[in-house]
Amino acid sequence: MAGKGAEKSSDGAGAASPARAAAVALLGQVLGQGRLLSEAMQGGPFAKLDAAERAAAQRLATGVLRNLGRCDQMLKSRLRKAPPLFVRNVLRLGTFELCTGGAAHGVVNDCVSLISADRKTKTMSGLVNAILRRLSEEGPEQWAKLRAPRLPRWLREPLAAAWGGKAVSAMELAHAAGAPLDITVASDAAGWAGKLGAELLPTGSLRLAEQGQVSALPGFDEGAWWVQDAAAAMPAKLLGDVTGLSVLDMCAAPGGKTMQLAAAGAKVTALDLSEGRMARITENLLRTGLKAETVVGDALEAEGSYDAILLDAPCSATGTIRRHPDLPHAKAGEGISELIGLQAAMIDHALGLLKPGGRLVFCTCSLLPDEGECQVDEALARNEELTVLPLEAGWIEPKWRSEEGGLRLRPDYWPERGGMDGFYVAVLKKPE
Ligand SMILES: C[S@@+](CC[C@H](N)C(=O)[O-])C[C@H]1O[C@@H](n2cnc3c(N)ncnc32)[C@H](O)[C@@H]1O
Repeated sequence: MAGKGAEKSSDGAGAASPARAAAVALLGQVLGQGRLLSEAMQGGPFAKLDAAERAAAQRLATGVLRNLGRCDQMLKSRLRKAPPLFVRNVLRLGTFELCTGGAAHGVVNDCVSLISADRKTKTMSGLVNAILRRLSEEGPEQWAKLRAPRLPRWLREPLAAAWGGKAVSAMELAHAAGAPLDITVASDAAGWAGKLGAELLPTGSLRLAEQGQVSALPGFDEGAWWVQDAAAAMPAKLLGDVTGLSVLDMCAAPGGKTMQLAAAGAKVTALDLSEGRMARITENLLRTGLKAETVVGDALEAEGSYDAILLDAPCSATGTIRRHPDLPHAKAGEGISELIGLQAAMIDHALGLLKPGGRLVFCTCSLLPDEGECQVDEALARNEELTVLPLEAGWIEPKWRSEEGGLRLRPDYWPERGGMDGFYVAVLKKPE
């Protein structure tokens, strides 16, 4: 389903469903202008849709991006030369839908309408119609035999150098499978697992079998839980007992870790540079009834003295591709070296704000060692008396442990359970 059905336009040709038209516009922005889906969804035809159409457009655009390699492979042998980006995106959308159970009539008509509505592409409507009609018959069987889409070279190469080609292929399988819905509960994880029919993971997160409308699930309105990937929930747990401690959550928005720390009894200061994202923390705290002081500001200018600090530093976010398949296609690694410099500066500033003997959790949702293991190695080299605290949580699996004492979490771990986000975590101890 792609939102409302097709309507007739004034010239008598069918008008494509608003959701499909918006999905193609989103693809154009990600693949043509290098914008992230989250940015593209702020404006354009997408912003004018109603909630159901927006959900449909987002599902379609995300589906195409998650399967971009498969769509292009299906189309390669059917096109003599590459058509303009708009036509390619309409074909990709049609291919994705036809090969994953979309109703042929509606999909083909809508795609042809999109091409016919544009003066510059009108002449290609016959070609698009012919390709998609053929695909509606032979596509699904061929699609099922295709390998998981490969990551673009800018990311595949450094990941293969770090973790090996076999591991990267396994990550690509995990990216193609998408992510389950994980939640963190403020308390009584076992009770909520029963009420929600969820799996209680060894780390204490809950994993839901069905992905529906999150806000309609029991416990959402009363703020008993919040959405948080199981890997993203590990750093705050690794800070250990924080009851009564002053804890600075240094890059806090939208607040998943702030809420964990507050629920664990810490006196939390949640700091973030972005006023817009900070509003989400305030909203989340209101819903869950948890308490934290919120401060909008630059982490590098933060002042004060804390028992513990959680630094979830801005990073390439390459560990979240399962949920954000636009990321490797919108960007080609731009800005990562600046982020690496910022992460190191943030670690050093955080150490200055820690009381003697205090603990710093450093984490990033990145798969790149430069934003994880190397940061810790370099911080240890810059600060002679700094140590990495041994991690003792019973749920840590041996293969997650990295040489310098941190945890390397990857999307291909827990394949039988549905994977996890890529993350890096280490707990550093400032000398007494
Ligand atoms: C990985 S996200 C944090 C996710 C958050 N810890 C959570 O669990 O919900 C990184 C955050 O760093 C913030 N940020 C980026 N540069 C910053 C800076 N110089 N000072 C403070 N926050 C910054 C961004 O606005 C973003 O919200």
